[in-house]
Amino acid sequence: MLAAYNIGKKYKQIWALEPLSFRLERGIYGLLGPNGAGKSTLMRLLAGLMTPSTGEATIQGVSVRNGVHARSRIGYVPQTFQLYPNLTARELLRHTARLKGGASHAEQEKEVERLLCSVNLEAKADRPTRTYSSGMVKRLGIAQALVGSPDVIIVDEPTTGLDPEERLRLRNLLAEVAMRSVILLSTHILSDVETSCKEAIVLTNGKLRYNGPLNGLSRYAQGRLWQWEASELEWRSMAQERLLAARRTADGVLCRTIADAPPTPYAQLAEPSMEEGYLALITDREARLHECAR
Ligand SMILES: Nc1ncnc2c1ncn2[C@@H]1O[C@H](COP(=O)(O)OP(=O)(O)OP(=O)(O)O)[C@@H](O)[C@H]1O
Repeated sequence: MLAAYNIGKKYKQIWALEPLSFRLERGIYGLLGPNGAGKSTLMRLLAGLMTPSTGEATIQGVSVRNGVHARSRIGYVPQTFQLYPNLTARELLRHTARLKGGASHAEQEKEVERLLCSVNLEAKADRPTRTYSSGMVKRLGIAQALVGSPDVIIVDEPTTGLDPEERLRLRNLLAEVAMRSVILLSTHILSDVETSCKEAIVLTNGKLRYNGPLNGLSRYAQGRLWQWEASELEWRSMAQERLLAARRTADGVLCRTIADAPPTPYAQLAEPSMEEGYLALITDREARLHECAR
């Protein structure tokens, strides 16, 4: 449904995103990577908001750069969503529905009311958006992206600014939308990916490092994830930044780290989590580059 063919972007002579290809069918996908990995660049390319230096992206075979036709099939929520401060949420959604077109006035009105309700903004729908909290702005951005039931929805940092109840509401809403659309969520919060996505795309340094099932990530730390119980004194003398986890126990501190050899004589290999696999992948060196699951 959403396909990238050798798509890439460079500024001057430097690749912000090296050419990459993939194909995504209906469902929710996590887009992961450290700062500067190329996530925003990829999202903007897929949303048709940026001209690629090479390759192209298509939705149902139509280029995302192909004007109104392709753009009405994409909903994009950037990290910071710009609003017209004097418009209300209802007015903004009506305006978006009119721009996207393709439905009668009555259908547009019905959709606006349904979306306001879905993101829990109906009670504040007639207040100017300048009076909204950051979480409300985020929810309005998501509602706006869903207008017209696009085939592809791309959301940058979906849960930033949302309280736990609103996170849950959003998760349920996206799960429902994913029955008919491709949803790409870029986030640094791995638990969001774990709870919502079945697959992940990982970028580092502008390169595609992984594209596959979430549970496939743990293998990057397999055989290299060590766990041991340190005394509090030992723990204090360790290089803390190398520890993935440290949890206090009755006798000391339970430590976990990734290393090719045991960090202490009494460390034992442990079963890595998805998050530990992800950390192993993004901190690995060139040897593991391009090791994609598909
Ligand atoms: N306009 C630009 N000119 C030059 N380089 C750019 C430009 N925009 C982005 N880059 C570079 O492209 C690379 C990828 O940036 P991008 O914003 O896509 O990363 P990101 O993964 O979204 O990062 P973050 O998690 O911090 O938002 C970075 O090295 C960045 O410095």
